[in-house]
Amino acid sequence: MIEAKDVCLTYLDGTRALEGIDLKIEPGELVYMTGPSGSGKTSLLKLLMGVEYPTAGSLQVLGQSIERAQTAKIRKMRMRVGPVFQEFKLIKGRTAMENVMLGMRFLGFPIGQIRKNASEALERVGLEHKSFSLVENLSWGETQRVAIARAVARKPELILADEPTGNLDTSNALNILELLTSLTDKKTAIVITTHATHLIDSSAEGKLIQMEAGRIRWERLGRA
Ligand SMILES: Nc1ncnc2c1ncn2[C@@H]1O[C@H](COP(=O)(O)OP(=O)(O)OP(=O)(O)O)[C@@H](O)[C@H]1O
Repeated sequence: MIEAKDVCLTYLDGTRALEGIDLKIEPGELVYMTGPSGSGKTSLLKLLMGVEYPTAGSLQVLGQSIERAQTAKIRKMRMRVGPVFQEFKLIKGRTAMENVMLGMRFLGFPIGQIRKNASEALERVGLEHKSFSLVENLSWGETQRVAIARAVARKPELILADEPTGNLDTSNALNILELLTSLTDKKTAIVITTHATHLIDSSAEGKLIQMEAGRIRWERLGRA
């Protein structure tokens, strides 16, 4: 599902964000990525989303090689990925339903499927009663659930979530992690970045990846 071999990412200004990343993620795997601020977690997610390209090494995501020459194919691959962004990136002045639908519309899903999947997703995160509320009128936790509904509505094979538990207290953060893992089928892989390592111990099976200065420092399975 994901295979990175000796992947590096150097930004245009010369910042070496990632170096020597070797990583394999199988269908259905739950992977938590943690590490200090600036250690490269978001940069790695951006590569997996195909919005940045490795500057060295090779990266395959859902059978697609992530490289600049493959931009058109990478756009298609993104239809199979559900991203949950830091700050959620919801569009103000639009309802929860419109926000969930827009993500799929942008990717070119058929219109009939968009409305059906969007209402299902809002129901699954417990927000059907807020479907027609403007997103700026929702609470923080509700906003977070809209962002998750937007990611799962397309029934992705891979979910990439950047700090979905940021700013939440422990019990709400755990709810979000459980929601994310419960909404997907067994074949969907989930990669979640978080600073909250204490949550991982109390929530997860899955794999934990520790990043440091652009490298994977260690990985371990389960609660070991
Ligand atoms: N577009 C960019 N151009 C140049 N440098 C960047 C860019 N995006 C990130 N960086 C740099 O790359 C390094 C890794 O950043 P990244 O955002 O991946 O870290 P992070 O582990 O996700 O941090 P945080 O936990 O604070 O979100 C940092 O030094 C950062 O300043």
